[in-house]
Amino acid sequence: MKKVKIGIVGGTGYTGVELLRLLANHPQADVQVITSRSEAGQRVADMFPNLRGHYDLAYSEPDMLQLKNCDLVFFATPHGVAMSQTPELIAAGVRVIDLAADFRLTDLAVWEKWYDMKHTCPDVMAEVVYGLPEIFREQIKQAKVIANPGCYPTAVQLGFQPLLKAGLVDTGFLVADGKSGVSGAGRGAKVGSLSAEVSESFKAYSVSGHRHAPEIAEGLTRMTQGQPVNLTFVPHLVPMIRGIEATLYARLNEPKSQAELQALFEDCYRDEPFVDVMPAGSLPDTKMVKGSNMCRMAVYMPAGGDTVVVTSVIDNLVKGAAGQAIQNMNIMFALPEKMGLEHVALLP
Ligand SMILES: NC(=O)C1=CN([C@@H]2O[C@H](COP(=O)(O)OP(=O)(O)OC[C@H]3O[C@@H](n4cnc5c(N)ncnc54)[C@H](OP(=O)(O)O)[C@@H]3O)[C@@H](O)[C@H]2O)C=CC1
Ligand SMILES: CC(=O)N[C@@H](CCC(=O)OP(=O)(O)O)C(=O)O
Repeated sequence: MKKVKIGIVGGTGYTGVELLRLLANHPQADVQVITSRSEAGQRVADMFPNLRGHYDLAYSEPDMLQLKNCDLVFFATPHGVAMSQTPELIAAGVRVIDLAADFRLTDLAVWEKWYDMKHTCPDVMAEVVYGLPEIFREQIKQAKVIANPGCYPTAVQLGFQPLLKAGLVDTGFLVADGKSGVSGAGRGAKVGSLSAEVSESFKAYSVSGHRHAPEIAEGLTRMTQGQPVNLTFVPHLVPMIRGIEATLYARLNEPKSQAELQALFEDCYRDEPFVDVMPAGSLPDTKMVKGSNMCRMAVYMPAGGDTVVVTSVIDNLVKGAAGQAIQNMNIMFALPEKMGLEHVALLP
C-alpha cells in the first residue's frame, strides 16, 4: 500500500510538533513537507530533540508547489491561514485537515463575528465535514476538507451526546465548565502563559463569551435534530501543561437512575475506539489520557436532585487536536482508524 504523502503547515507550534510525534510511529505516513517561516532551513530534529532519529527533514517556507505534491495537508496554524490556501489545494486534488477554526462553523456571519475577520472562501464550505468521528465517521471518509474540532468542543460534545441524542434533558439549560492546561494557549510567548502567572493559581476566563461556545452550540443542536440549545460555557486555565477536563450539567426531563444513565452511556460508546465510559463509581482525571487519543468520561446522578453530571477528559493536544486529526486522516484514507494512535496514557 502506498503511504500517505503529508505536508504540515505550521510545524513549530505545539499541535504541529504533536502531529510529528504521533506520525513518527504511523506506518502509512510519509511526512514530506513541514513549514515554518521563522525557522526555515532548521532541521526538525535539531529544534525538537525528542524527534531525533525519526525525521530527516528541515523546515521550509510554505510553498504551494511542494504542498500540491502531497496527498494531505494539515494546517496547524493560527485561524485564517488555512482558508487562504485551501481552495488552491483542493483544486489540485489535495485533501486538507485544518486544526484551526476556519471551517468549524456553518454560519459564516457568526464565524466572522467571533474570529473578527472576513471569511475568504465561503464556496469551500460545501466540501467541509466537521471532524468529530464519533458523529461524522461516514461523511469524513469522502471529505475534501476537515474542520478538526476545537479542544473544549471535543470534550463537551462527546460528554453531552448520549443525553441529547436520547432526548433525556432540558436543552434550555446546559452548563459546561471547562478546564484546560496551558499548552492550549499555544507555544507563542505570552505573559499569561508564564510559569509565574499560571503556577499555583486557577482562574476562569472569557466568561462573557468564548469562541468555542458557538462551535459547541452548533454541535449540540445537531444532536437534538435542530431543537435550540441554551448553553453556558465557562473555560478555566489550570496549572498543568496538557489536558482538558469538562464537567457538564443538565436537568433531566424525567427521573433516571444511575444504572439507567450508565447503561445509556455504555451503549452509546460501546463500539468507539477512542471513547471510554468509566465504570460506575469512578471518575476520570486528565492523567488517564495524557499523551493518548482517548476521551474518558463518567456519568453521575447525584442523590436527591434532577441534575445529571458528566465529567469528560481529553489531552488537548491529542484527542483535542493532533490525534483527532490523524484519526480523521485514517478514516479519509481508508486506513484502520486506530493506526498510529494506540499510545497508552502516561502515568504519572
Ligand atoms: N494548542 C492546543 O491545545 C490546540 C490548538 N488548536 C489550534 O491549532 C492551531 C495551532 O495551534 P498551536 O500549535 O497551539 O499554535 P502555535 O501558536 O503554537 O503555532 C502556530 C504555528 O503556525 C505557524 N504560522 C503562524 N502564522 C502562519 C502563517 N501566516 N502562515 C503559515 N504558518 C504560520 C507558526 O510558525 P511560523 O510563524 O514560523 O511560520 C507555528 O509553527 C491554532 O489555530 C489553534 O487554535 C486546536 C486545538 C487545540
Ligand atoms: C488554554 C487556552 O488558552 N486555550 C485556548 C483554546 C484552545 C484552542 O487552541 O482552541 P482553538 O483551536 O479553537 O483555537 C483558548 O481558550 O483560546
